[in-house]
Amino acid sequence: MCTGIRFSDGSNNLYLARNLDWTTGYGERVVVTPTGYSPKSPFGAVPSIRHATIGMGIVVDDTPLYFDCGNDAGLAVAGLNFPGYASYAPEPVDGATNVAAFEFPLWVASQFSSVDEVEEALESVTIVDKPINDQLPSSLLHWIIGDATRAIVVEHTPDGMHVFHDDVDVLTNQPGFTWHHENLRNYLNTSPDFQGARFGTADLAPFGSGSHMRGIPGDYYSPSRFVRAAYVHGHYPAKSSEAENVSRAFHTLQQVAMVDGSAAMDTGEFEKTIYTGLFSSRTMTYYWNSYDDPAIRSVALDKHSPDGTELVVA
Ligand SMILES: C[C@H](CCC(=O)NCCS(=O)(=O)O)[C@H]1CC[C@H]2[C@@H]3[C@H](O)C[C@@H]4C[C@H](O)CC[C@]4(C)[C@H]3C[C@H](O)[C@]12C
Repeated sequence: MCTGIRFSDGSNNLYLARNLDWTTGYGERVVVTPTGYSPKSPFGAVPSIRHATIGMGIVVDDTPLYFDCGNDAGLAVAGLNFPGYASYAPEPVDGATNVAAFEFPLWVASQFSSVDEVEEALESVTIVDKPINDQLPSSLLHWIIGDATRAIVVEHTPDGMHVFHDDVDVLTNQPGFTWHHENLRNYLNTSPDFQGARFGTADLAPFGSGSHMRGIPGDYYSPSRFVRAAYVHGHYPAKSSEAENVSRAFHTLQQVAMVDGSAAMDTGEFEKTIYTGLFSSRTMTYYWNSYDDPAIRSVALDKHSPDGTELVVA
């Protein structure tokens, strides 16, 4: 499973981070798509690269397939599994902006500079089930898209395109965003408070901090991760420096990270957090760590020829 979060440092900078939870990786690396690169976009939705883009993904046929990425204007996107709900058009639709599912993150990051711009463009978008090749069928995903101001969630289901304002700045997996948002109403009793309670004539104090967090689910199930991420993320105090906000992202996502051996998929294989990735628009840097190497590494966009002509696998 996966979890995504968005936040800002209060100085108009975006932080968008995600856990990628799966049984194995895909050989993903940090990939830079520079403005001089010539995309091969099946229906022409990505005619050129307006905004240099950096993120985690793989390169197939000289095409960047991003799992999550951000751009030089401070806009970022992450794709999370959404099987059972996501559905794409089998063919391109006349008159629509046809975006192949595999290029959706690149379309967002390379073409737009704000959530407002993407939201407006999405009104005429159809996401098409057009895989990059026969070996890599389209993934059934939904996406969180964020800038320094706000986040939206994009879900393309059998009845078409849906865009939701994500006022909790969190996304996990199935079911849909509106279900998760409504489900938060089951946890209105939770808070960071430390007060005791009276039972009969007994005034009882908590054992320590955290007593009012009881009820926040601790498991890895998608609805539970949504609630836990929304709680931790929603109560995190605002931080101003880059170091504090990088720490914030990794600590928050650690709360919903999956540890090997605890949760199997239908194949019997265990899911774990393959990597945690973070895009910071403040420094135009992609930070990440992996299950086997928890030290945080980083790649800065401006160190990798953002105006070059070739994809860079950093
Ligand atoms: C498996 C990843 C999602 C992880 C996740 O959300 N797991 C949830 C588990 S569960 O269902 O809820 O149990 C997704 C996110 C981005 C996906 C990748 C990106 O879409 C880029 C390409 C797209 C190609 O069509 C398929 C390979 C691929 C390289 C995708 C493989 C895989 O589907 C990825 C890596």
